[in-house]
Amino acid sequence: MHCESLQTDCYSQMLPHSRTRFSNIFAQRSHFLSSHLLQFKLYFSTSSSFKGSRCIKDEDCDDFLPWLRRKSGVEISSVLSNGKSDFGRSLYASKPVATGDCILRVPYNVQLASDNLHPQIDSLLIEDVGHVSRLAIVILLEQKKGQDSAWGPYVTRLPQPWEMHNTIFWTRDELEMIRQSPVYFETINFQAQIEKEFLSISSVLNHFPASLEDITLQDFMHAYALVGSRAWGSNNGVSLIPFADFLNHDGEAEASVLSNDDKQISEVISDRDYASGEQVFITYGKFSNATLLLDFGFTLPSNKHDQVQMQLSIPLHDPLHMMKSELLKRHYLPAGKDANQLSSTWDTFTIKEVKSARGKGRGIPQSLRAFARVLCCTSRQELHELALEAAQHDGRLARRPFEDTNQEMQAHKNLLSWVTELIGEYESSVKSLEYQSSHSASESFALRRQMARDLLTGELRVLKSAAAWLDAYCTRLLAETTVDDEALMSL
Ligand SMILES: C[S@@+](CC[C@H](N)C(=O)[O-])C[C@H]1O[C@@H](n2cnc3c(N)ncnc32)[C@H](O)[C@@H]1O
Repeated sequence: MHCESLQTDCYSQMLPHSRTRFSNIFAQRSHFLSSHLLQFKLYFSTSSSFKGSRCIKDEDCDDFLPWLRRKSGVEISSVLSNGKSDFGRSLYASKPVATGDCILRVPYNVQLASDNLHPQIDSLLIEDVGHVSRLAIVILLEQKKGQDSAWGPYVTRLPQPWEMHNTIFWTRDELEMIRQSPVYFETINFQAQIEKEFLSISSVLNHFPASLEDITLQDFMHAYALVGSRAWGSNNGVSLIPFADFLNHDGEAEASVLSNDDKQISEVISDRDYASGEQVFITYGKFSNATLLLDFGFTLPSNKHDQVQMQLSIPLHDPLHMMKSELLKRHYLPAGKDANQLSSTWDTFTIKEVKSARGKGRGIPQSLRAFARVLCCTSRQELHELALEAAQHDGRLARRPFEDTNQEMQAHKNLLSWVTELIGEYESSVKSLEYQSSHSASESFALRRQMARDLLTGELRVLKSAAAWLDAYCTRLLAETTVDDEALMSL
């Protein structure tokens, strides 16, 4: 199958959209630019780690593609087949694929969206019940219908609860392994969010005793996680795209799926050649292991999108505590959104990996350095001057280095010591994972422990890169002061 060239008016990504209202660290992440041409951006793998990855034929799914073809009335794919791999169900190239080939095409009429919800149920749900919950109810209803479901071949192929490793399914002991990471509290908040959504829908479900009455919180949580780990955003909310949602993720991938509102189809275009038998991957977005673990239940061994959330506070014994916190709050600007949509508050900062200790330090947010500068002030006068400087420039506080090099160095040394302290905590958490007995561990526990290790070591790597940059910055400042002192002495 060949695609005509498609414009790229707008795009989105796999939709980890669920943790929103109750989340204090992550915020809503999916959004669409309005356009007649809706483009979902999915990427094909080019990374060496995934290249050549093979999967075996999934005999359980032999009837899946013919069923979807009959249901849609069109060819879905002539080059991909259902397979099984270490990552669960997968798709592989059943024939050689060339760059630019359109390898699958799924019409909207065979996609499951929240507007597939029975109008009677839909009308009873309060507005607060979001698209994810509505689509979760659609899945539950279809699963309840069993043989009578028009979506049976699809809903019965979705992963079972015990095959899913999103942290909301982890036991208390398992969660303890990641207590050091913000993912720990995020998981607890997320569980509370789902429970709250379940409470608000269960009174409605009780109106339909024949089909929905006995749905438990666990059932709902499972369906909710299914939507969260395999739906894409659309103009209509969220949609499950059967067949396309058997594609697994590779963070290095670079190709896209376009969904065309005019033609009412979603399609996937290969950006590389595939040999017959190779597993085809896409990327769900530029997600950190924190996001992958929470929303998708897996991690990547080395994830370049990892980041760390750092929360700082002004010491209560600081005589300027009130003035500093008021100043910081007043000048706080929310951070721009990224794929992980970590929301920052005035005292919360997201650090990304700093590529070069000698470079510009991209990855250490300016707002964090500003916080350190404010904390370093020792008089009201200094704080007034910072506020004045902000008013005279772009309104942002303490974004310029202090004129006094020693003060600038002190601010960054403080920052370095906080990061170093955090590194110590992460290192002991990683070490304690080694003491978790592997002999008696179930397969699932061993897998989750590996995911905990990927998460913590990724965040640790980011912190170490930040420490190296801060250290190099302080050394540079020290060299400057030494040169200045020597120049003074020679006068
Ligand atoms: C959209 S589905 C892909 C199809 C899925 N493997 C299945 O069995 O239906 C997303 C899920 O696939 C799994 N997955 C995708 N990419 C993965 C990867 N690189 N490593 C491990 N698991 C992966 C995760 O369980 C994730 O929640």
